[in-house]
Formats: sequence, C-alpha cells, structure tokens
Amino acid sequence: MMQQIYPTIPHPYAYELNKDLQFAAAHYVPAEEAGNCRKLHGHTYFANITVAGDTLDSAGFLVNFSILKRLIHERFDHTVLNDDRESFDDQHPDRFPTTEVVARTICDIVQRYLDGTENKPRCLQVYLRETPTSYCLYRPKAGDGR
Ligand SMILES: Nc1nc2c(c(=O)[nH]1)N=C([C@H](O)[C@H](O)COP(=O)(O)OP(=O)(O)OP(=O)(O)O)CN2
Ligand SMILES: [Zn+2]
Repeated sequence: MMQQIYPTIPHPYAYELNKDLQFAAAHYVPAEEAGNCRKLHGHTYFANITVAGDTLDSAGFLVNFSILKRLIHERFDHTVLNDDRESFDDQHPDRFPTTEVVARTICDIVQRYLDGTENKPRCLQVYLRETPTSYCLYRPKAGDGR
C-alpha cells in the first residue's frame, strides 16, 4: 500500500529515509507446500525501503530516492522473477522467489549499491507486500555482509 505508515525499526542513525515503489511481476513457488502458487501467476508488489546513516553525500542526500526506484523497478518490473537466475532458482528454498526471499534480495541489491557510495548508509528494512493480505518485513542482522 503506498503512503501507509510502516513498522519502524529502532536505530542509532541521525537520518532515515523511506522509499515506496511498486512493480508488477510474475512468479511461481516450486514447492509442494505452495499449492496453487506452484503455478505461474502475477502480483503487483509494493515495497518500502528504509535506509539510514549519519552522513549525507555531496548532494545533501542520504541516497537519491530515484536511484532506489531504478535499482528495483528496472530490475523486476514486468519480469518473471524465476527467470532472474542471478537472484532466484528452482533448486534451493533460500532462492525460491517467495515474499521472504524477494524482500531479502531487494535489501541485498540496495546494500550493494550503498556500499559503493561515499557516505555508505545502511539498508535497515524492506517491507514487501505481495497481496492485499500478505506481506513480509526483512531486516538484515547487524554485521550481515550478504
Ligand atoms: N510464507 C509464505 N507463504 C506463502 C507465500 C510466500 O511467499 N511466503 N506465497 C504464497 C503465494 O505465492 C501467494 O501469492 C500468496 O498467498 P496468499 O496470501 O495465501 O494469497 P491469497 O490471496 O490466496 O490469500 P487470502 O487469505 O485469500 O487473501 C503462498 N504462501
Ligand atoms: Zn505469488
């Protein structure tokens, strides 16, 4: 849901920003337990990405909002998630494109970008809504260098 209030995470940083974005994508979950979700179907995913840090960059940004959108929307919008072999596969449950794994993947993509910036903020949380009734929160553990 765009413009909703998301669960907050306590942290010691001076700045925190949040970016909402959405993308349309198809997926299937290749597990017996997934029932109907084993069949290819689509969602409009809503994501909220939380980034925090103590230092701003030369533009006065923690990170440019538009870059966060570009990193995720251009990568996943109008794709079949299962076809993205860099992030997902059909062999390892930790790489099936479930809400949990997609949320973690978004966090990893954002953090890889942030690691290359001058001020190096942290991605603290990804909220990912898959359906009107289902969402996941992913928060990397401190020191998790995925
Ligand atoms: N822990 C998880 N459980 C399920 C996932 C998932 O990613 N993580 N995914 C699915 C399906 O892919 C499906 O897209 C979502 O399932 P669900 O919330 O059950 O969708 P419904 O619209 O059928 O739910 P209602 O309760 O009828 O609104 C399944 N489980
Ligand atoms: Zn699904």
